[in-house]
Amino acid sequence: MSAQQIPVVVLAGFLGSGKTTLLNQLLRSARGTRIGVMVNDFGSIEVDAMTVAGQVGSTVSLGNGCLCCAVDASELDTYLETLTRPAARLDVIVIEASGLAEPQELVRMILASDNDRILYGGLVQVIDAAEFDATRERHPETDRHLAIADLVVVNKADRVSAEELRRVRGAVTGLAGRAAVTEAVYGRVDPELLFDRVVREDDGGARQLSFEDLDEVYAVAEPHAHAAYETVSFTAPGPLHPRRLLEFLDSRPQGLYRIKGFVDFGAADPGNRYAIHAVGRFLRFRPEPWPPGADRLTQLVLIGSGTDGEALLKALDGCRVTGPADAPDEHAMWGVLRYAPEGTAGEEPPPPADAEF
Ligand SMILES: Nc1nc2c(ncn2[C@@H]2O[C@H](COP(=O)(O)OP(=O)(O)OP(=O)(O)O)[C@@H](O)[C@H]2O)c(=O)[nH]1
Repeated sequence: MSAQQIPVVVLAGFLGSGKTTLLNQLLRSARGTRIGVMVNDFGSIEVDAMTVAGQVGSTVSLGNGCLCCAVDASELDTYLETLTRPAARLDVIVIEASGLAEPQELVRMILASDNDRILYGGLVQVIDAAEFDATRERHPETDRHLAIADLVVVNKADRVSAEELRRVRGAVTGLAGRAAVTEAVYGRVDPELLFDRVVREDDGGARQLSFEDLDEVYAVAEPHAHAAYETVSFTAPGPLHPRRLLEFLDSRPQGLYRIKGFVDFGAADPGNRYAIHAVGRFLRFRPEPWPPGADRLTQLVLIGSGTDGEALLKALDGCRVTGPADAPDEHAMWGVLRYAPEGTAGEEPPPPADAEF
């Protein structure tokens, strides 16, 4: 094999398990290693791309929808072609699969690629330790995904007790077969685990997934996971009222599994936009300075099952600040700051009532 071949690592995991967090962590900690990133997002706003932007030299977004459906092999090759140009001088390429993508389909595409500058670098499966049982129950295909992984990251170790972590890790290890299993908090894993292919001591060397592995797994494939999910995107040119947004979030329907994006709270905090992440009952805001020249927009992606998209958009529309008389006062941010562990400058917010950190 040519020394120039660039490993292509697939980063998969269910919605909200922590793929983007791990990727950002990787980009921050991989000093000297040039990482090319492909992100795709299950929604029309590329929130993940926005999150990653600025931290990596070559970010190529695959655009709308789930990668394994939206991109066929020839398109994937086009993107890989761009990233593997010698001028890019990349050492590794990481593809973050959509939380609802079938990872084996993506792996199959990489293995089938006729780009001779790449080498399949392994499948990393991220698991949310606190949601493991619930995810398996809702999505039995999780077991298949673990079975073809090269490395499983049991993430969010901080959200479960030591005993529960041992139990989940044991269950994952049983399902993951020969894959390496590691634990992580906020995706902090040794980048070496991803950049070098995982070599297991017990099988005499590195394992590369073959088409036979994939066919075996695919023969029992259930209907595509994202068939049951709907996505709606909300964009507002003006600020949202923090109290009304909190009311919306507090009463969000159970089927609304994931919310992510950025919120503009206008005069309530003119210097910052607020990244929002909700997974199931979990909610978190992270204030960050507006990038210079950025449009003051609120952009959200909502992913749910059995939810009424129109009603959600209408409810969010009702959160918009209607005019100067409706402008939020400084205390209006307290509710939001309860879910922002690091808080912002200013008054200390009340302690979290039910935040799960
Ligand atoms: N408590 C805790 N929260 C975490 C950890 N890792 C990630 N999170 C949070 O979990 C939420 C989802 O993380 P993401 O990295 O966006 O997850 P993702 O898998 O990329 O999500 P999708 O893009 O929807 O597939 C965010 O609020 C993260 O801050 C962790 O180890 N512990």
